[in-house]
Amino acid sequence: MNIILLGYGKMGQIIERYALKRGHQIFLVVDENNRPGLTVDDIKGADVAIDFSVPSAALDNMNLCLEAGVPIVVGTTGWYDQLESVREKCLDLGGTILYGSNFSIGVNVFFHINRMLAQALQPYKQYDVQVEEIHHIHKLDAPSGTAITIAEGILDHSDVKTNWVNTVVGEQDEIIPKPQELLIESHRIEEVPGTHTVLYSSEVDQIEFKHTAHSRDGFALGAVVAAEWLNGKKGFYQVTEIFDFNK
Ligand SMILES: NC(=O)C1=CN([C@@H]2O[C@H](COP(=O)(O)OP(=O)(O)OC[C@H]3O[C@@H](n4cnc5c(N)ncnc54)[C@H](OP(=O)(O)O)[C@@H]3O)[C@@H](O)[C@H]2O)C=CC1
Ligand SMILES: O=C(O)C1=N[C@H](C(=O)O)C[C@H](O)C1
Repeated sequence: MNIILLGYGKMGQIIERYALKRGHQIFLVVDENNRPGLTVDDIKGADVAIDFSVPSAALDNMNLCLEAGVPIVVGTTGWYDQLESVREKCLDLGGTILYGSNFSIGVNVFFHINRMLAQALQPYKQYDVQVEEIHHIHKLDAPSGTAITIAEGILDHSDVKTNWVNTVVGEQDEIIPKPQELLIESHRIEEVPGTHTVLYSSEVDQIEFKHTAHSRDGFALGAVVAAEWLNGKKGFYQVTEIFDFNK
């Protein structure tokens, strides 16, 4: 496939490596410098775009791809408050978007088991639940998109928690969540690629469920595999739809 890389930072560069390794070509690389003035004509003819840019750019990038009729895989996080309007626009225009807060196989298995765990513990109100995420200090958004997906999986199976709240440790006053609020605690530490933990605590014990990324390679390979999966499809998809264990 001919691939456009929207964003050529930490992720874009690793995605390029995996794309070439899997026999694809890079059609165009776009970063902050050459994004202004980029037109539909510049991107027409590519088979797919892969966006790992910045939250403030993701919406414009998706709109440009929809206009050009280029399918787009969106790994960028921090724009999910606009999800419904993006979905509507994509379906109205007959375009193709696949998005995901995390493209690694490990985290997608984690998402699946997180939902099972929440369902299993739903009757046992003695357990309070909390989500923790640790990322590098360059990350622009908090909480992480992955932590939001985890929180949504828990909220879907809780009679107690109604919404999530976020605190970035060290950056603001500590939040004491209300009983109905699911706390997502964010930590920003040096060069950590991404660690997510779900904690269920009762007076007598604690259950910890944790995923640690050792590098960004799993995210990058997953993004290329998602682009391959999207080839020839129309519609609005989530990365979770790629995995058989979710069917
Ligand atoms: N879904 C997943 O599995 C994962 C998602 N992510 C998400 O991906 C995103 C990128 O992460 P990461 O690579 O670490 O970030 P980086 O900051 O390393 O890279 C961001 C890139 O985006 C470029 N950029 C800035 N503005 C624009 C624009 N308007 N159009 C296109 N590109 C632009 C930057 O250009 P310049 O360098 O010129 O400023 C840079 O090349 C984040 O939102 C992160 O949360 C990260 C890992 C996994
Ligand atoms: O910004 C990052 O680095 C990451 N972002 C994604 C997120 O917000 O969940 C995925 C991964 O954890 C790395």
